[in-house]
Amino acid sequence: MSRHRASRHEIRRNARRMRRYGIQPVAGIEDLEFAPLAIAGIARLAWRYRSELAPLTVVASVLAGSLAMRHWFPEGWPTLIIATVIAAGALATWGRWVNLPRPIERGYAAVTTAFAGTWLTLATHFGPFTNPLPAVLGIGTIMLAVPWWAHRRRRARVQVERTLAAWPDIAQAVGLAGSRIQSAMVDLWGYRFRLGLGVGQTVEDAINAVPRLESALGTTRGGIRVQPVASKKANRADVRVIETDPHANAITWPGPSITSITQPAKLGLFEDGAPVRVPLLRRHALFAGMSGAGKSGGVNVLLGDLTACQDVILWAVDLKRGMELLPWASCIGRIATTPQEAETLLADAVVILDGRADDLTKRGERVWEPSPDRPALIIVIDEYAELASEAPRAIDYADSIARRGRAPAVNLIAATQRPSKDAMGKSAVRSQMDVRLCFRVREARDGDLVLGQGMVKAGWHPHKLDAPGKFLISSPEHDIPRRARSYLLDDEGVQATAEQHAQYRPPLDEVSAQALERAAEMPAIPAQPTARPSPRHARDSSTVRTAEETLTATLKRAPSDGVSIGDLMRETGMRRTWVYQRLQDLSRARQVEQVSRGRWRALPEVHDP
Ligand SMILES: Nc1ncnc2c1ncn2[C@@H]1O[C@H](COP(=O)(O)OP(=O)(O)OP(=O)(O)O)[C@@H](O)[C@H]1O
Repeated sequence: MSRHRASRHEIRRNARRMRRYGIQPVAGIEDLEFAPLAIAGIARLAWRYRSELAPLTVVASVLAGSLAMRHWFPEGWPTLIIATVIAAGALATWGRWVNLPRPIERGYAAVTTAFAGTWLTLATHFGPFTNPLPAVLGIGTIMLAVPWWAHRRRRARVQVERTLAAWPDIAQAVGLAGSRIQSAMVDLWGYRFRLGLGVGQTVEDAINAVPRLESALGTTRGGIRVQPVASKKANRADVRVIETDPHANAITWPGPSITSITQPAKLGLFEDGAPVRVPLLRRHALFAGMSGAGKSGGVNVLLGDLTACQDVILWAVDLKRGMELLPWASCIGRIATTPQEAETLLADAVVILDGRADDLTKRGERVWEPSPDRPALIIVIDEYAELASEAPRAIDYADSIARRGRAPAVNLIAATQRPSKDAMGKSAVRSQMDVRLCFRVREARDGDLVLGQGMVKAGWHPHKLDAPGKFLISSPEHDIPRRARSYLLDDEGVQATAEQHAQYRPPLDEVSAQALERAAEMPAIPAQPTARPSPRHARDSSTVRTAEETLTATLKRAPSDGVSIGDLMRETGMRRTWVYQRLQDLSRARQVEQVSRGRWRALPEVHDP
């Protein structure tokens, strides 16, 4: 075609066409002819929609391949079919290595490869236009293209690529000019990206831009969340685009997420699809919520993770006659289902706690580092309120564990419907809970009972949670109210997981076992019902006052190397835990001091309590 200078009319027409194809006019454009421009426009569109066009690209490649094979290597079909089988098998088996994490995606890749490879083989042997091969290719392409076009993760990936490409314009339009996308990731619920903010922009600016961003990115209202980044850098923000509500349906438990208590357990998903991870090492946890809110479900998920840890021993108290926790029996070292058993179990846990504390002092260490040889001891108490009403003495031990159990890694996981003072027995247990999961509660004020005074006012509204398994979590790393939903681990899942994890359970460590043995050998102090009342029942009685006075007097009389815990127990007629608690209280009040391991005396300024 001979070149000629474009007329004014042609230039205007070309400019109109260019606009239709979304091409920006550039300097000197008048000198270009329309044909190359149209080709450039089509190429640009083809590139932009390359993901959607991928099935057609594959068909064209297979067709071209079959023509080439038929022409040059018509006898090559056995090699083709062998390669097809190997490729399809490899994708089905090891597809996760090429970013196909879900079985359904691996299955799709394998079926598509098998179809294309088989068609190529037949076309090489018989010729691509031999009937019925063209029809088979056409029908197969449509059937395999539909899932491709519908696939959510593919669409999200394309969306991310387009967002990345168009970000400078989007940023300008939403008032975040100068910001850059630093990294992006597609997941099951949508995609997220990290935004490097422009000079002088703040995370609050990004949060205020959310409605404009939702419009610019074409999401639903409420489909975008902006959060500060974990490293607290002021010029970064994490943007989450939610395409599928993770909370719309129950979320099946994906299997254990940890192998050691030193790793954070994964309990469910936040509304934005981010996992709820919470470290439990040397922490006590409370699961609270009204009946049917999903506490036991939450505890099951936690047990699914904890039973996968070889550095955790689990004990359990379930006064609902073991209804909730017995399915885990094969993974639980000891389980108490009556008030009496609960009392003994918790008393033994205190003995272990003391034994470990002594061992740490001996070793000059501050905390118990869990390992399969020295596992953490975690005591799960379902329906803590029942314990308070049926085994009040057990509450004293639980109280002691709550206060002193962190360093020696003896911890409590308590579940209760309403952690009022009455239901929780002594308030120390409630106040000592480091991690609190609040499922739905009946009234707003119950939210304060579970999460702490003033939390409802601060925006924590567990009474508004609208489905079982939804919860708010408060812990050192989760200090803003974000709705989460726990995974669902059904009865069959519990049974299968318990069977699978039973083989990994560690034995009780030597230090703890010896502490229990020593305690069993200790001569029982003769029963003195009036002198050894349950501290709970007779806290204000004259008996306890007498015991407290005796304790203080004995400590005052103590020689310079102090008196032993055994002496104090004998003198006061009270239990080890009571004596320990009083000593802790007096020590905090700077009235007594520990002279050496297990020996105490009064400080000079001591006065009667
Ligand atoms: N994460 C979840 N996702 C979906 N459904 C759930 C979830 N957790 C619990 N459920 C549903 O809610 C029902 C009640 O849950 P669960 O027994 O855990 O409640 P609860 O708070 O322990 O009640 P209760 O105090 O009466 O024992 C379950 O049978 C289950 O069907």
